[in-house]
Amino acid sequence: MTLPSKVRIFEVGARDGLQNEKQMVPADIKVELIERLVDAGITAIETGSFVSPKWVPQMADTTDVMAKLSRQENVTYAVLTPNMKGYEGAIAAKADEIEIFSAASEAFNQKNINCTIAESLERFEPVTEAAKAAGIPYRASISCALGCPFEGDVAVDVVADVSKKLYDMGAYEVSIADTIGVGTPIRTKKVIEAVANVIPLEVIGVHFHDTYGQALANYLAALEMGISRFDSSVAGLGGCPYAPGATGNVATEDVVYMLDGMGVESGIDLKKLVKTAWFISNFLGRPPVSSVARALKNKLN
Ligand SMILES: CC(C)(COP(=O)([O-])OP(=O)([O-])OC[C@H]1O[C@@H](n2cnc3c(N)ncnc32)[C@H](O)[C@@H]1OP(=O)([O-])[O-])[C@@H](O)C(=O)NCCC(=O)NCCSC(=O)C[C@@](C)(O)CC(=O)[O-]
Repeated sequence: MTLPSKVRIFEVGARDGLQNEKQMVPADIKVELIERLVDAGITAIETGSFVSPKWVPQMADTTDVMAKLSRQENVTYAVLTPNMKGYEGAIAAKADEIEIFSAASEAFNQKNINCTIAESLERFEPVTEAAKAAGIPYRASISCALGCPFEGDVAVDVVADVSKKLYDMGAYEVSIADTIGVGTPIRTKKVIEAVANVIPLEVIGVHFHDTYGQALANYLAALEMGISRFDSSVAGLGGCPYAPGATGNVATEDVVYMLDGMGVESGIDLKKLVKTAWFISNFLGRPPVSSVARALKNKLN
């Protein structure tokens, strides 16, 4: 088996990670979190989202966060945008990249962005046209690709169909999201196989929540298939406010530890990353869910 020699980690802690936190996290803490992550070697990072502040109040300060960041040249600062209004916010904040998102479940899409899958794709047409004209790269995410909190099992054909449509709209990456962390390795491989039948394997990314403790095993399954685009969240923060019961994303430090052990390059300094996991966890007043962050806590100097 030949594994990819390198993986691109797309860090989602400051967006997916914090969007579900009940206590408001001040912009300065978000900025420090992002800057520490960049210092640890993260080169692609979601800094927030331009969504309705009524739907996700925690992300209402994304403009402020973007303005306060000391940006590094080699780093992509990305934001999530659900529609043209979000796109305009992203452009005003000088985001390097945007993310459009739909789902493989009608029920979830309604709860999350208040429209059908087809309507969401229509909404993204002007967004992608404007991004193309402005030279802003965009990636796409498909929620509930391995299961839905409302509909249960999701057919792999639906995931493949939505993936193809998003890819045809010009997304440079299509990220398969296990929003509620129900996937297992064989199922993960089946979904990736179905998607890889309709779009190139190189553009497929994975975004797995760890609700059932399967995320790392599923990343390994994806890696074994040649996938080299991983989303993860420092300290295992995260969860979607519109996916009941879902817990955080797989912790970036757990992924990096696994990759280091397998000789797969991520470019990330594990010790700095673990210090960052403790920084945000201390602010939130609870330990990181990451086993690696807890194991290394007293071995950081
Ligand atoms: C999409 C909408 C806005 C539709 O919401 P809607 O109510 O249907 O929108 P609308 O167009 O009818 O507008 C209603 C109000 O929202 C405002 N509005 C409209 N758009 C925006 C915007 N972009 N930014 C700020 N405000 C906005 C608009 O101006 C108006 O304001 P009002 O006149 O009432 O004062 C809403 O459903 C929404 O914001 N949903 C976001 C939900 C969200 O952020 N979910 C979490 C992120 S997705 C996720 O976590 C999954 C992922 C990607 O990580 C992968 C995975 O794990 O599955």
